Amino acid sequence: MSSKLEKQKQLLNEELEEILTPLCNTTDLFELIRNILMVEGRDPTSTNSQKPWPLLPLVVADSISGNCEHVVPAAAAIQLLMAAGDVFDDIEDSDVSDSISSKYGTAIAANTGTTLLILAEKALTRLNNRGINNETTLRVIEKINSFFTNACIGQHLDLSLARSVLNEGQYLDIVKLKSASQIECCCHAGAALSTIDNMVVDLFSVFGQNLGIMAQFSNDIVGVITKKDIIRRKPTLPMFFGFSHSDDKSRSILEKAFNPSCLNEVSTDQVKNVLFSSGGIQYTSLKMSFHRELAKETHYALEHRGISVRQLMEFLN
Ligand SMILES: CC(C)=CCC/C(C)=C/CC/C(C)=C/COP(=O)(O)OP(=O)(O)O
Repeated sequence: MSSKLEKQKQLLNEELEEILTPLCNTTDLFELIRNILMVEGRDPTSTNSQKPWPLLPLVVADSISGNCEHVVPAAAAIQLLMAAGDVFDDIEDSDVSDSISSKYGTAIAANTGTTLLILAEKALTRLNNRGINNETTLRVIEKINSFFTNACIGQHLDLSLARSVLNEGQYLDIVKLKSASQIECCCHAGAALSTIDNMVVDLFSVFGQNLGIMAQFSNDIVGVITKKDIIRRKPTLPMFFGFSHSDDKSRSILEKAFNPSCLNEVSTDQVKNVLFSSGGIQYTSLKMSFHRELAKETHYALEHRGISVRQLMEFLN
């Protein structure tokens, strides 16, 4: 991790520590929430393949204005909202054995998720301490809430349509709403708090959306390789491609794999083989590259406007 990213990480962690202060002498809720904030993709210190998404608002702000301290409360709020989304997702999907709901039950998990939401709202009011005027603060709060409303709509579609026969286009719409909107939110907030140039804000939003789609497709590939999504019967892009590009025998394997009434009729290895041999994995990887190129295009446009995007490139690898 570069020294700049280290400093940004430290700023964000200090902000979160302050936001969590009201909980520290009360109950074990403090430790619970601290641990949630440290999981993959939420922990800005993470060095594994998951990107440190909560640092994105700081990186974006720094690339625009050479400073990032003014966006730290927004980054903290988004990190808390994303963590809340994960806690609720684990309750709703009930498919993760080490989730808060599996370990402590639905009641504790629901209260933990609610606490994260309230702390996120509190974090946003701290923007005023960083010299952000009321008008900008309100505008950014409204945008952040809109992105997360989209995440809720995407989650609803995902939950209600999971067992229907979707096509690739519908799946992409859900991905944009449920997952990409959150990464887009990180980029949008970082930019909207750092410039009044709407074109720059829009370019960063487009960058964030493509980054978010890439992240979901990468997750889809990992879900097949590790067989996690096959075991959970979770329809993802490799599966949609496999369905429409397989012979009858392979398609029948996929149909059985995603049909709960055909439990154990096909093995996870059979399904994984079909998803590879149909080209589903290569296709998903190509789609990732396509969205990486779209993200890069916004970079060129931003550089053209004198904004250095060097640090952001790390998020594309
Ligand atoms: C409170 C709040 C901010 C709510 C937003 C709505 C919500 C619960 C969104 C879910 C977010 C998300 C990307 C979950 C993981 O998806 P997945 O189940 O496809 O991935 P997984 O493999 O990580 O479970």
